[in-house]
Amino acid sequence: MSKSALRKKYKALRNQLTDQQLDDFSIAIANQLLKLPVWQARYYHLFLTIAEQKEVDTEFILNILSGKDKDIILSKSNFDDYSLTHFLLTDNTAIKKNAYNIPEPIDGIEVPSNKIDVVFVPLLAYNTKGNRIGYGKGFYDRFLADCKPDVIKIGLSFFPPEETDFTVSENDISLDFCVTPERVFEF
Ligand SMILES: Nc1nc2c(c(=O)[nH]1)N(C=O)[C@@H](CNc1ccc(C(=O)N[C@@H](CCC(=O)O)C(=O)O)cc1)CN2
Ligand SMILES: Nc1ncnc2c1ncn2[C@@H]1O[C@H](COP(=O)(O)OP(=O)(O)OP(=O)(O)O)[C@@H](O)[C@H]1O
Repeated sequence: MSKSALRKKYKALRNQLTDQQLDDFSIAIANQLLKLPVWQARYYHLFLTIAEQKEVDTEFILNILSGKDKDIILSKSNFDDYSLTHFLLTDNTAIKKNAYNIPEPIDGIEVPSNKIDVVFVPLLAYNTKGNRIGYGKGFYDRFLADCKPDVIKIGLSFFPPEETDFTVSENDISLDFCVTPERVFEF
């Protein structure tokens, strides 16, 4: 199936979820995450949820990370060059929704990509090899290419992997894990 057909398919699947399901499944994903062998690190990069797109609600993960006293990194998107600038989340971090409804830090203490140990990756679809499809601007492909080679990439999805083939571009950086409400996939 083409990437654009898969984007449509998974947007439609997400759109069918009720608020209750979004909540329950997001909590289940956060609980599954606790089973992963990734809790010794210091710097964890998280995306904040675009509620309007019915993305996984990462608030539960945020609570786990702060409960474990981890350093949490958030990004601000630059739509001129599809790059991300990373900031440490502190008590003083002001969060504002951008034009795409993404809650983002306005500014703060900048953190370089090569410091980050674990990245939670947003996605629309992924396959059984850990290749992913996002909204199609390549933000995460560029960001992950800039991270250290052993950075741990964890996709979050309400759905199991897509079984039909899709073309994987040469820039695609595959996931190490994908976590769904039901289980953890390791690639
Ligand atoms: N929560 C979250 N933050 C993230 C991402 C993400 O997927 N989720 N991104 C991952 O790369 C980057 C932002 N990527 C984006 C790329 C395109 C559009 C966009 O074109 N939005 C259109 C239409 C959306 C649609 O396809 O339905 C719009 O809002 O009008 C938005 C965000 C960085 N931050
Ligand atoms: N490392 C990179 N350097 C330069 N351009 C890149 C890089 N990675 C991806 N791109 C470009 O970004 C565009 C979108 O890539 P792709 O279709 O793989 O996005 P996606 O994985 O669906 O989206 P996203 O990463 O935003 O969630 C493509 O035109 C691709 O050439």
